[in-house]
Amino acid sequence: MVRDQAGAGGPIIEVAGLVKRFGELVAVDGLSFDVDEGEVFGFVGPNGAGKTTTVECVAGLRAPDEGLVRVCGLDPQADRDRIRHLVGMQLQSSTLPDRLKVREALWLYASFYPNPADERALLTEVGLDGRHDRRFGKLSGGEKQRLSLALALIGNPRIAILDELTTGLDPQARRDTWALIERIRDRGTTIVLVTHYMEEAERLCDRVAVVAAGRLVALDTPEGLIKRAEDTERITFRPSAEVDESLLTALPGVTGVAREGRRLIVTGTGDVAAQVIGALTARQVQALDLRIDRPTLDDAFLALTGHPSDQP
Ligand SMILES: Nc1ncnc2c1ncn2[C@@H]1O[C@H](COP(=O)(O)OP(=O)(O)OP(=O)(O)O)[C@@H](O)[C@H]1O
Repeated sequence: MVRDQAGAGGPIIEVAGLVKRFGELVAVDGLSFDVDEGEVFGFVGPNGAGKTTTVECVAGLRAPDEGLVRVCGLDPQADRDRIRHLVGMQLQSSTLPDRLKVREALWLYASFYPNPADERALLTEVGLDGRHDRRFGKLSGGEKQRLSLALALIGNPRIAILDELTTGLDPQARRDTWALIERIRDRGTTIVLVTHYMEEAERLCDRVAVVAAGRLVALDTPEGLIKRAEDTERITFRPSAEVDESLLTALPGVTGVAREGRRLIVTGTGDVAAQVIGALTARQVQALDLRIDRPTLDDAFLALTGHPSDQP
């Protein structure tokens, strides 16, 4: 079995100046971060921020155009076979043949690895007991996701990369999956988690990288990110008449404006509530159902990226 070549206690993943282009598009624009062994490291960011491309470069599935990527001290491109044994990747969308049975998929994947996990125990762990003989095409969305997690873990990887694992799951299934991720972490597996859900990042991640337009805009603990938003206020209201968002974004202190149905959510620092109400009043617009909230990780995200995060 391959042991890491990085020093004990050193980062298990090192990324420096990573650039990945698709033609003219710069999907990843100079990202640098380290992931320590045993931590749960989150990636959050708006759609198209470059999160998936980044983790694909870490897993060796894409070749970087520039920069350095090291996983357990190895270059994922040059050492693709060894990296495959060290990194388990759960992909956003599964591409298994519909007729393949759950246990056949596990056997197939297990055959790629020198020390695969026990298939039955793994199926029990991911909550697919009793589904051994079910064909992939007959699984529910949640079951497909659990199978993709089992396939990511079948090789007993030291690093599990989970890309939007809980997207589309109902709240109970999401909570069950969180408990499962915590058990995997407790066994010492390093976890890289791409998520759109701030609640998930807050609950699971030791550190979170906030990415926007291919760049790192913040890297901190969830608490640290919330602290950055501490002097941030979130003002939610329903305008009594149509309001041009640019009127609000132009105000001093406003860091983000988002629409949620007929409501507007303005995030900002300082006396931003007074600024917003003043600007509305000057245009004879009332702020109906006005609410001013303390910061959450969602607000930190909005303040850092200018985009609202997805709500489960
Ligand atoms: N194979 C590809 N060919 C061309 N463009 C691509 C390809 N893969 C990704 N992109 C583009 O690169 C950018 C980054 O995509 P990526 O999937 O890494 O973002 P993401 O942060 O994971 O987004 P999401 O949250 O929507 O999954 C996007 O603009 C996307 O359209």
